[in-house]
Amino acid sequence: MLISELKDSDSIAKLVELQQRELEEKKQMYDQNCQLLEMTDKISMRWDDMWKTMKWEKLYWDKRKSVYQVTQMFGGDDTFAEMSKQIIDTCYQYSDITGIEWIDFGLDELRLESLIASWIKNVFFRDQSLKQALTDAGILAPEIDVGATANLKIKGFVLREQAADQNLNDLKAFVYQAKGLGLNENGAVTTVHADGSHITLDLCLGESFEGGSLSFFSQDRSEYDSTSLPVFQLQHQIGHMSVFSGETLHCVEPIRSGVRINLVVFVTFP
Ligand SMILES: O=C(O)CCC(=O)C(=O)O
Ligand SMILES: [Fe+2]
Repeated sequence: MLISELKDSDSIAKLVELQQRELEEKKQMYDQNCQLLEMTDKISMRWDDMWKTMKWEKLYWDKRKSVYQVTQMFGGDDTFAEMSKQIIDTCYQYSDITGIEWIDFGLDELRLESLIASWIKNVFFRDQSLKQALTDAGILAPEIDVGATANLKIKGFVLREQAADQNLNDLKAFVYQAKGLGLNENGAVTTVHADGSHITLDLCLGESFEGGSLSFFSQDRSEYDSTSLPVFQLQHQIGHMSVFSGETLHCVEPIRSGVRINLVVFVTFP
């Protein structure tokens, strides 16, 4: 049936229902096809390697507004390439099957939530001293019980940003939207915001791009105004992860060329 043939709101409602049902069926097809179990097994065997090689670099520290960068997370071997490829392939596969343009897919709809959660628990919050260091560094608020990792909650998405000339006006796929998060007309997160998580991990997976650096601000939300300047800008590199407290104001500068794919995870303790 063509939209032009629809005469009343009943027919429109029916069409919408049909489209939704079709999308649900496609999502079920994705669930049946997805190779995530295999991937989970493969990657889980590398937790030890990853844990040993992570390097932390302090970029900015101001009470609760701290920013770290983690480099060499994956030991310089093929683990990162393999992990990022699996995540990127998963997103393209989800997009192919459902017909939804990939701008940002939620980890929940991709069925990636438990893999990423176990990665965070097994690599990131594995050691009590690291958790304490995160508290001392101001990334985690002192009242947070860092021992409670069994119940930590994660939300997140895999974000695919392109340069403005590639027509990404339509945000069809935005599933998870952090409070106060701003998206410009190109689908880029450019408005200054704080994530409201306890800690945010932002891992650059690919592909190749210019621009798209992360700008961080030292102000509290109430102190920030349009004249506030960033305390520093981080040019994200593939394979590096920025880690910051959910209190830290930040924004993403527009992508000038290419495609930037990032895994953004908001971690919240109970
Ligand atoms: O694009 C990014 O790297 C970060 C996006 C962001 O700040 C957010 O999703 O909260
Ligand atoms: Fe953010």
